[in-house]
Amino acid sequence: MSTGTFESLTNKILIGIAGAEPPFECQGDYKPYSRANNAGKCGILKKQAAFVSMLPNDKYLREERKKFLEMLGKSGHWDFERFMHGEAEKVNAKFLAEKYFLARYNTEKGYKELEKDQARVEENKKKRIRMTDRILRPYLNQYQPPEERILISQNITFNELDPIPVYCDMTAKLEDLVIPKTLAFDYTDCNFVNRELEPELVEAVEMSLDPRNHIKCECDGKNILCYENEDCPCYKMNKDMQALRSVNNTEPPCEFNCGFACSDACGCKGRCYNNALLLPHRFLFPLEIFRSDSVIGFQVMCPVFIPAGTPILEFNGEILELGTLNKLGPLYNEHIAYSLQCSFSDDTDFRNFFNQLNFADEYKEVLTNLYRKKEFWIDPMNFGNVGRMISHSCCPNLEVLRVYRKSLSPAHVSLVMVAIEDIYPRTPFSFDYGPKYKIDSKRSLQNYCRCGLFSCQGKGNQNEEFKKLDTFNMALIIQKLHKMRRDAYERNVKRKD
Ligand SMILES: C[S@@+](CC[C@H](N)C(=O)[O-])C[C@H]1O[C@@H](n2cnc3c(N)ncnc32)[C@H](O)[C@@H]1O
Repeated sequence: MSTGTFESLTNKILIGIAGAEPPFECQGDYKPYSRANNAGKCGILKKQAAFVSMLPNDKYLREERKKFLEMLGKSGHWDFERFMHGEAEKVNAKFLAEKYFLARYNTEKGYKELEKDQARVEENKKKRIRMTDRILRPYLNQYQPPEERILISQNITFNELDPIPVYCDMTAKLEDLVIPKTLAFDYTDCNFVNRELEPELVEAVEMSLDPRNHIKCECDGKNILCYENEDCPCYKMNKDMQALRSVNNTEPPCEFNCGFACSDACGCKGRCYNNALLLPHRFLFPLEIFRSDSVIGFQVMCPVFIPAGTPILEFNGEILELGTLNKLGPLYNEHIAYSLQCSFSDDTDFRNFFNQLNFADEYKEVLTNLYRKKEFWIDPMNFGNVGRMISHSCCPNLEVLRVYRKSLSPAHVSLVMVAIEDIYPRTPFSFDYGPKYKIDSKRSLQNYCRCGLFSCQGKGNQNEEFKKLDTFNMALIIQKLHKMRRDAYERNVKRKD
């Protein structure tokens, strides 16, 4: 592995050579770990793995909640336990039902089917399916780990501000523990671009430093609040970009798709509600990585409640063009299975959008080239963060939001994972890997999916009725599941030991 340094050109966009020191204060044995190759890393993890005894599940969750609320009390007055109720819950269930419905299809066919389905709502209402608590209980989707777990790493991030433990719940004896090589990567909490591999992208980042080519506001974040100020250039840009929405209709529709956030270059320093990265960059949520199924592999969950609409974490890695990924040869499939696309070559709307802005002509030209015939991906395979462990689901609880800061090159994109429903403690995080993944991936998840949720399209879901549900009945099931989870949570929270 090569070593080198990173130059921080703009906040959280690093240009450098893979293998450099991470941009945070790392603790513990980061250096020997990062210098080891894949097999060496697995060896280090295997050596340090040990059984640990946990508190009984309910008690553990109550303790975590208490700690979390105390921590929030110190840093602000957020009301983090706003559950979805009433009309808001109905609207959310309808939105989720449409998403799950579309997850059945690989292509635009889904949209046509959705239109037909919407036309049949009245008819569908007459065909309500029977769903008792007993039928729905297997789909509550809350993982209950054993009280004895193998702790593989106390903190895979090596950053004490963002501690994330890794557990394996599959093995009875330490000698039998296998550390899959997918766990052997270097942790990064920001995206970076390799100057040698992506010179054009680096050129764009350098040009974006010219004041004509970046966007920032002068709001002070106290008397003038960005999200209340119609003239805030960042907020205006955010609204315009949200209006662009989904690209070329192959992705399911989503509330959040594209946006623009305030940053450290602004008067508000990005400490405002027009910054979807505000919470993710505070590493607010106590996350945990666990492995309980050898097929799905590692997954991510949180021991505290997260309300719908919360931006939880950023997906980090190396920004690479598809052509560069193609040059990986036999490793291509592995990398692409972990990577997320952050720019689209067929995005004419986006090209028209930035060409109308007041950027310098040369910069617009560079941007146009970067968004024509090229697509950039964030590849977390060698350098990544906890986002790379999030699994696919046909009923996901996260949505990926594409947020730009400072300027509009593909290197200015952050992929933010936002909760699209209330997420109860120890529910595995998931998002829909999307139609492309289903087609490209070696083991198409269309057949293979093990998310195990009620509308899962995988072979494991034997409930054919649930697989074919219309959106009306799906929405009813979603509401009922939400209520069951909420009731169980409230019972647990109120219980005294
Ligand atoms: C981005 S990785 C997720 C992290 C991975 N689980 C690990 O252990 O490194 C994607 C891979 O996880 C597995 N996976 C994710 N979601 C799955 C699902 N719903 N069913 C089966 N396998 C899944 C598949 O092997 C997939 O190629």
